[in-house]
Amino acid sequence: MTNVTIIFYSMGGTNVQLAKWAKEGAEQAGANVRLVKVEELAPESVINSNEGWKNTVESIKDIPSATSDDIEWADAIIFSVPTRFGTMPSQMKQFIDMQGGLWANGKTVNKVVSAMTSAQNPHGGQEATLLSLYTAMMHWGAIIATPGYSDPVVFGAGGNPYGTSVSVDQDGNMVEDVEAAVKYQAKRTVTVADWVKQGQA
Ligand SMILES: Cc1cc2nc3c(=O)[nH]c(=O)nc-3n(C[C@H](O)[C@H](O)[C@H](O)COP(=O)(O)O)c2cc1C
Repeated sequence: MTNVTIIFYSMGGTNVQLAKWAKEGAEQAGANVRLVKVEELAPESVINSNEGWKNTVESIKDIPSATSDDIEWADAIIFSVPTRFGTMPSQMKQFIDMQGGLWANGKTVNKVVSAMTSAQNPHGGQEATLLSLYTAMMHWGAIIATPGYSDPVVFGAGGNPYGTSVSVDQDGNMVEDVEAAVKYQAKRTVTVADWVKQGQA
């Protein structure tokens, strides 16, 4: 079976939901899935100053924190992060930066990777955020599997070929209906990872 790690960061819950949909999609495609979060770096006082952020932390307390083993174990990795000024959040960057040991031992090479994101605005930096993740992945020697326009479901979710993205309203609710696109992206990632595994075998 193909091993998939779904790794997310979220303060408001949007990327928790995207990650959970991706888990469903990957499992439907027959993968073994680990759903993990990256560690919070913001001070507790900041998190506690916002009810929504506090609720998110509480709601994901039982989801394990990502470790290097989750990367080494995976044939495919799906990332989900909010846009932070047009780039990935420092929490995810910190996790990626902690994988230097794996990278130095060639353990990040040939991982099939794909990414999703959310932002407040429909043009708030989604593509740039995904590119920031994919730039790091090129250094890992990973194989980037984007949805492109490989299925009509992508158009229905706003048409982002870099990876599924969604905007959120003032209350933090998703504006576009992206569930089917997320599940499609996860299935496609598993399919590409299957091909790579079979090719290597
Ligand atoms: C520090 C910070 C920077 C942000 N930068 C942007 C931005 O550049 N563009 C944008 O549209 N939204 C921006 N947002 C809004 C978040 O991207 C949005 O709330 C997020 O996608 C929600 O994801 P989450 O619920 O998983 O935390 C920013 C939010 C924060 C806290």
